[in-house]
Amino acid sequence: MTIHIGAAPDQIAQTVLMPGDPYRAKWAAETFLDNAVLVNEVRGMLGFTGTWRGHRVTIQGSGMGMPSLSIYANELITNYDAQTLIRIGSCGGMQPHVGIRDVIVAMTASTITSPSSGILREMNYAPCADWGLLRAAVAAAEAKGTKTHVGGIYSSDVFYAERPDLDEQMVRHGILAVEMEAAELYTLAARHGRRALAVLTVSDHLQTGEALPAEERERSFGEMVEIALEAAFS
Ligand SMILES: Nc1nc2c(nc(Br)n2[C@@H]2O[C@H](CO)[C@@H](O)[C@H]2O)c(=O)[nH]1
Repeated sequence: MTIHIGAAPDQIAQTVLMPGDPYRAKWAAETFLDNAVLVNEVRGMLGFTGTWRGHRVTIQGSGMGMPSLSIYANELITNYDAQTLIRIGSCGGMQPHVGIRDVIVAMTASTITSPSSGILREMNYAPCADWGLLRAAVAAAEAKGTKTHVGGIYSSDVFYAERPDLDEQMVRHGILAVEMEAAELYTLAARHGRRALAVLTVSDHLQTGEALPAEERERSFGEMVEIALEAAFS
């Protein structure tokens, strides 16, 4: 076990899905995994391990924000040897052609700062997804007929942002959506030679003010979990 994950060394699979919300980890494990076992509940950040089509999978909450994700991703990589880490989550749409319920497969994730800024310092590092995972996720989404966008997202440090000027530049430069975790996941995976991807459902829209009704979030989230699982084992 580690400081933040109570699982025994053999209880975490090499493939880990990371929703921000621990209760989504519970729902996804109960819905998609066979023989799902609770392997972590330290600080309530639930983690489950089971099998999907015979493949071992762990679904571990990351919490909100890159500092929280950084703790779990570092320990999953360093202490449990996770090889494939896929963020499954929701995001805020930022382009007129991106609608709520759409799925976004994040090719890159821009930030102002991240937990890795202290290492990268003046370097404007470009966090990017694993190509094989990205390609497989897009193929899986297209096979399902899910409306999908592939491109850059923005990983923010704040939910209640007050930078309309920045939003304007992000929209101008084609940023598809905003969330708060992917950039650090991609950076850590690159640092440790692992595979990472973020597959996101657009649950709210910064321009239109639309938001996915609570009862619809679960179904949309399900498609995303299936896409992530198919990509992980393609
Ligand atoms: N910063 C930000 N985060 C968002 C937004 N919509 C969603 Br869903 N999120 C994600 O949802 C959580 C905040 O509610 C964070 O973990 C983000 O990844 C948004 O409009 N802005």
